[in-house]
Amino acid sequence: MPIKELNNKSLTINDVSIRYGDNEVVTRLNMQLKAGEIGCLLGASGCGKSTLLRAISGFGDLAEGRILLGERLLSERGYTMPAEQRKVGLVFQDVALFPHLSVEQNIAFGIGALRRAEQQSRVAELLAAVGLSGYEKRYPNSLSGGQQQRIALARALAPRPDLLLLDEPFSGLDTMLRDSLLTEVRNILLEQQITALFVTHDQMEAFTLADKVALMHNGAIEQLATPYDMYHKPKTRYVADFIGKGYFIPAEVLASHQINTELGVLNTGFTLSQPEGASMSLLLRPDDIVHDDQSNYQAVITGKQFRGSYFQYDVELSNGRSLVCLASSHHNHAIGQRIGIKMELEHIVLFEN
Ligand SMILES: Nc1ncnc2c1ncn2[C@@H]1O[C@H](COP(=O)(O)OP(=O)(O)OP(=O)(O)O)[C@@H](O)[C@H]1O
Repeated sequence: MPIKELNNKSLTINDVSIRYGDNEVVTRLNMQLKAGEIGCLLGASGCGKSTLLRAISGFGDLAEGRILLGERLLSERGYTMPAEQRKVGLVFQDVALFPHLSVEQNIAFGIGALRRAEQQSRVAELLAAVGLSGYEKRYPNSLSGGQQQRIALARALAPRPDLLLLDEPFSGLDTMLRDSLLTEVRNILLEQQITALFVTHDQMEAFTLADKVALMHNGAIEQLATPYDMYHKPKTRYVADFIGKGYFIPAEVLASHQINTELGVLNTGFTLSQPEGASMSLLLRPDDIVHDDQSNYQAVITGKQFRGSYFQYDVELSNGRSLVCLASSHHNHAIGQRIGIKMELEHIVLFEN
């Protein structure tokens, strides 16, 4: 059977709470992944990501709620389907390929019930999918870290799981390798059309891999969104602070669609529910402030970083506020120089004070 016929199922996490003794570390958490979707649990250390992933894989009981894979009930209070019956594949941070088994034997490990010829053809298909055809007879210690991870992925995919879970799978790899592997793994998962859920505390990893990111905070999901929306449309201050670089400046409501800031008046493009005169905070990302010689707003350069195609300038307004501003690398200014700056916002994100 071709690999394309792998099963994939939706994952439903419904009002799930998980406790260690009296300590509740996941609280009434809801999340859904559609069949074939790649999700990511992102969050600070200790927020409950691994605990939730373990519960989905069958290593941990629920205090409340339910976990379903398609229509199949995996867990609810008082019932935890054994891990080996779940049809859930696992890839962990510490690869843990069997060192005494060849690549072929490692990948075939979970499909021992199939006939030999079927096993061989599955191994060959999966090796092709992860770009390592011809590596059948190699042993793990003769492979690079990235190659080992790809074999671990092939091994997890071999039994055609309904869901693949990956716990910080790339954190042991160096940055260059990780970046190229991330895109590769995403493409493999999309090609296999498998539903997958990652755990990471690395935002770039989450953004590169996932269709949907769940930012966890204190055992609950603070926001579940596409990477783009998570960055540009954070729903809470916590999300705005956690994701990407950003800072807040004061904003005063002038009218239902208008705010006043230290860098001029902005039309919001949406209706504000706050009354005229209300004080709010406006989220600015580094790319929201740009260099413009014609601008009435002047700032002094206090620091600069060359980034190849652009400069990132640290600037200070006359009221002492520090901002970050981007300029094309043709605009090479010295520290201490005054430059014109202006806001160029695609998305206006405001929070009440
Ligand atoms: N076996 C356990 N017994 C008791 N408490 C635990 C156990 N495992 C985790 N915890 C606690 O549960 C909370 C959530 O831990 P968890 O490992 O799920 O967080 P995480 O978000 O995966 O963190 P990290 O990114 O550091 O791995 C933490 O406060 C942790 O101390």
